Parts: sequence; structure tokens; C-alpha cells
Amino acid sequence: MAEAFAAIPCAQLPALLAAMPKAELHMHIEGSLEPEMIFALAQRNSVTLPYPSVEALRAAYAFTDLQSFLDIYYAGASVLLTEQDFYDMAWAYLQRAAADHVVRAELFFDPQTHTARGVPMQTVILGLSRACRDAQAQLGVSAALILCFLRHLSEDEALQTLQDALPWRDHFIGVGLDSSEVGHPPEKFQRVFARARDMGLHVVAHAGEEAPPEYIRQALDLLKVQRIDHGVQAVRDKGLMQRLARERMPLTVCPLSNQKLQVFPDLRDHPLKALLDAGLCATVNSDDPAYFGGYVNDNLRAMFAASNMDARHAWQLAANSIDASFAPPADKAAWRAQLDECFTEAAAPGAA
Ligand SMILES: Nc1ncnc2[nH]cnc12
Ligand SMILES: [Zn+2]
Repeated sequence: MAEAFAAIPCAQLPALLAAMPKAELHMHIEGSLEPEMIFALAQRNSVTLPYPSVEALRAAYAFTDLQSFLDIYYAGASVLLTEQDFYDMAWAYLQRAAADHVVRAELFFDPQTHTARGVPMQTVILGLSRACRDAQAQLGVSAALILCFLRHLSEDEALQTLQDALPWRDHFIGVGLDSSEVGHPPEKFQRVFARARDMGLHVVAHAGEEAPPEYIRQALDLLKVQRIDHGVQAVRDKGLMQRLARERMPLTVCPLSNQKLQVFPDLRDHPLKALLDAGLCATVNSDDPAYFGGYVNDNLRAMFAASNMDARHAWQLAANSIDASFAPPADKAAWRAQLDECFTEAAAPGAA
């Protein structure tokens, strides 16, 4: 691929970023609820919102940190009541993903946000799962679910949530850890992650979004995760950077999220290029696209506009995302071949 990279002019990069096949590995499906859909579902379900209009809600999306976002995000999710609501939300996202040439989407969902309001686990999982099935059949997008534990709640509650989800074990492929990070270190969840691993579930965790590199080390050593979600605070620890590169541990980085939550308020200061150049398996993702100003291609476009990354970085990001996914190996091989074809064609149009 080396000659192909050199032959691709910078002007062609935006089109290539949009068209290249990619996996999205870090997106919270509740974070894909656009304000218009929040209002439509509120009306359908007779839920009263603390905002008078779509515009007023959107105007409240001025976040100072992770917690200021989470408060609004959990309020937005309160309109989800029926299986059809969960289906509609996921289907809307999956259509957007298909338009962005996402070939594989691994969707986080937060069951505790819903069961605490009296929505049955079955309603949540079956609605989301049906949308994933339809995405494969109708959009050609491979989609899977990852059940996240809310880290501001106790480990006992996480254990109970895993237990409650077991009748639908075949509908999700793994577990994750999200919500308020600082003060809720990975070590708090060692038993529930051990149980999930014993069940053959994949394991991932948010670590090093706002909290120090020690949280990333704990996620690796105590939770034995297969991917780190965010992980950007690793740039503060040279030894950890070397370890993440050596172990090819995937980091699911979310640039617009980091910008909106003031982790890196200016994308020109974002460490994505540094992570890639240091040999880390970084990927680009949207986190909560309805809240942070864009879907996965918007994240790629913004990041490349703010840095001097080139075609090699673009290819590497897409290749990393496919390699780091939990899709079957045969699917991953097919997508990697499509990716190389895409770049070869960009370098020498019509030559293939
Ligand atoms: N960026 C984020 N960090 C932690 N928890 C989340 N839940 C939704 N988005 C999140
Ligand atoms: Zn996240």
C-alpha cells in the first residue's frame, strides 16, 4: 500500500475518509437520539420534557465536562419507553452509519438507565436487537450490542444487571463500563468483569477519558479489557504509551466528544496523530453523535482538517477499526480487502 499512499493528493482525502469502509466501535445508542426524535418520542409517549422546544434543548448542549453532558443525556433517554422506541432510535443511527460507509457497528447501551425507570430489560434488548438484525438484512451493516454498566452505581447493581440480561445472552456480544469516570475506578468492577469473561463475553471499558492513566492500567490489569474506550489520557504516561503500542491494545478515540467535553477544547491539540505515530491501535468514533456535533465521518473530517494527517493515517484508522472489532475473522478479512481496493482506486483511478 505504500506507493498508493504517496500517490493520493491531500485534496482527495475528505472524499476518501467518507468512502472508506470502517467500523464504529464506540457509540452509545442513547447518544444518537437527535433532539427532533427526543421531542417526537416525548409526544408519542406523553412524556413532559424540561425544555419547551427542540431549539431550547439544542441550546442546552454547551458542556463544561463529562458530568454536565451526562445530566442532559440521561434526561433525553427518559422518552424511551417501548420496544418500538428502542428500535426506532437504533434504526435511525444504523441508517446514518450505512451512509458513512460503516460496515460494522458495535453499539453500547445502558440498560440501568431504563430499568431504573421501570422499562423491562426485554423491551430494551429486543428493540435494539431487532434493529441490528434489520441493519444486516436491509443495509448490509453488521451490527452488535455491548451492554454497559453505569460506573456511578455499585458493583452489586452491575452484577444484578448482568444476571437480569442473561435470558437474552445471545443478543449482546460483550460488556462495557461508562458514565461518570473520576471517583469510580475500574477496580470497583473486578468481580462483574470476571463473571462476564467467564461467560465468554467480550470486555471493554471507558478509561482515561478524564481520569488519569492509572485508570487505563487498572482496566488492562484488573478488568482484562480487550479495548480501551477513549484512553487519550495515556499521552501523559510514556511507559503506558509504550505498553499500549506493544500490546496493540485498541483505543476507541472520539475527537468531537473530547472537544465538546473540554478534554481537548481545540482539536489542533488533540493527540490522535501522536497516538498513531507512536504505533498505537487508535480508531475514530462518534461517542454520542447527536450531542457532540457529528457522526463518525464528521469526526474524521474535523480531525483531519485540524491536523496534518495524510492518506496513510486515514488507511491506518480504518484498518485499526476493522481489526479491533469483534466481528468474525472472515468478515474482517473481506472488509480489509475492500479497504485496500478503495485506496488503490484512489491512487490510480480506473487502473484496477
Ligand atoms: N463519553 C462518555 N463517557 C462516559 N460515559 C458515557 N455515556 C455516554 N457517553 C459517555
Ligand atoms: Zn463513550
